[in-house]
Amino acid sequence: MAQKPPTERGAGDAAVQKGPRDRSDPGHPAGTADTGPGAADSGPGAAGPGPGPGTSAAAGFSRRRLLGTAGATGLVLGAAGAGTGYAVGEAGGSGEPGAEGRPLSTLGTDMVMFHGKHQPGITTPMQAHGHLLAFDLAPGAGRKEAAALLRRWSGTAARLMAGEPAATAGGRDTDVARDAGPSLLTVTFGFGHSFFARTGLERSRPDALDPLPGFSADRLDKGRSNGDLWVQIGAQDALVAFHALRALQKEAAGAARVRWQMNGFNRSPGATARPMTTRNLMGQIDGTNNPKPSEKDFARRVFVPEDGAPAWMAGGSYAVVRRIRMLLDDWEQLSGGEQERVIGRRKSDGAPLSGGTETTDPRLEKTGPDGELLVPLDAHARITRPDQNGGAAMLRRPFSFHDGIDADGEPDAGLLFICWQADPLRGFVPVQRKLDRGDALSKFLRHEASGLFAVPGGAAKGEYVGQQLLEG
Ligand SMILES: C=CC1=C(C)c2cc3[nH]c(cc4nc(cc5[nH]c(cc1n2)c(C)c5CCC(=O)O)C(CCC(=O)O)=C4C)c(C)c3C=C
Ligand SMILES: [Fe+2]
Repeated sequence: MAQKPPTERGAGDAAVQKGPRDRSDPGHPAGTADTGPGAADSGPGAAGPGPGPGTSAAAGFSRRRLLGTAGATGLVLGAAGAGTGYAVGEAGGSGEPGAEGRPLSTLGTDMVMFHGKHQPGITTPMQAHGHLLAFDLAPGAGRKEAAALLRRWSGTAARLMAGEPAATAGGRDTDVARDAGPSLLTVTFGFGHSFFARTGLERSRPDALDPLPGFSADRLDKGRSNGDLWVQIGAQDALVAFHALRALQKEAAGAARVRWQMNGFNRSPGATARPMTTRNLMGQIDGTNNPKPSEKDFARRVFVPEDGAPAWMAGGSYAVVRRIRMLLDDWEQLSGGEQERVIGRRKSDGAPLSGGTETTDPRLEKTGPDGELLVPLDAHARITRPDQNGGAAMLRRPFSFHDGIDADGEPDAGLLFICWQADPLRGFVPVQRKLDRGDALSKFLRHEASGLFAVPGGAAKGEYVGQQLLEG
């Protein structure tokens, strides 16, 4: 069996563990794994060929090997077993001879379970492709229609994440993801503030969904902000991500309409020679000091506890979504040293300016020969630290975006900043307030859209996301 190369480091992801373990045991059905907030990880490759073209998903993915450690959202699996493999034959452009039957790449076989204690797409390693969509319920649609929609969506998400076709009653799969494996597809569902009035569920609305305060960096477009329902799709393959998007969008027909859509990306797995934290479009290593699932307060920071309120949010999390435009033409005018002082970390390797390596804790009080602080007082990485914000912390799991050139000829590019926390008032809000008061990075950013969504815990097998809210 081919050795699986190590993965990129993702949000909440430490490193890939490559000790394959057989998971074909029917005593461990998908969806019942409650593995705690361990690192969910997968790699750009997998241990064997996935299902070949036309191979039924049921056959192709019936024998699996666990490639990563168990994740909070379920297990990241790589398929191993039958099938002719996909993308077989001559290797195109890689310079490597493609042996008949040997997959060029095996990242397609990586899979996350839909069912579990938490929804997928929170601690799952960051994927290369993402779509964010907000929907508003259609005129006349209420709680009953919303419940039916969430049931349909959950069923489809579970099938697609397992590498199965989207075919629903009377519907036909589009074939867009045909030939591909699940490719670490995740689908995550959330509820916005407005959902509760639309469905007569005001009394179940969490206080944590109260609208975010305004910030001085805000230039918010209301049409691209908030929404009744939120869907996050991530996958290592663009076609797999699009396929899921289309299927879910079509299933919403009659019940909900797209309010806004944003598309993002991250580095492709395997692009770097060794596992690395990803970079953003400013060229910085971004994600270093994310809370790690191995840390004892990780679950407390990211997830609503089992006895938390409201009860339907147990095991859930709150997602703050911000479309943050980067003023790249201005940023790129700065020298390398100036850029580094804005963040307080080196661009080359992400190490703090006080020395060490990427993972060295910054020495905030350390000064240089000129007596100046090495990590400036307004450096982004200093200001955002939990110990500078009364312990406020969040799990950042963003996608970059690039939507072309705007009317001024400037790149419409930046970060789809997504952060996860048990309570936005102890995560995003205090940190953004602090950034507002004097962050060196802020003058290169513009917050153009904003959303806050309650993301319930994962659905048990046979249930759908949000069932406790909608039927409780
Ligand atoms: C309100 C929360 C935050 C916003 C908005 C935000 C925007 C933003 N950040 C970067 C780049 C980096 N951020 C880094 C660290 C960092 N940022 C936040 C919060 C927000 N960032 C936190 C909580 C942290 C971690 C602080 C810590 O615990 O030490 C870094 C340094 C490397 C890292 O730790 O990830 C970079 C780089 C951009 C480009 C951006 C908006 C576009
Ligand atoms: Fe940041």
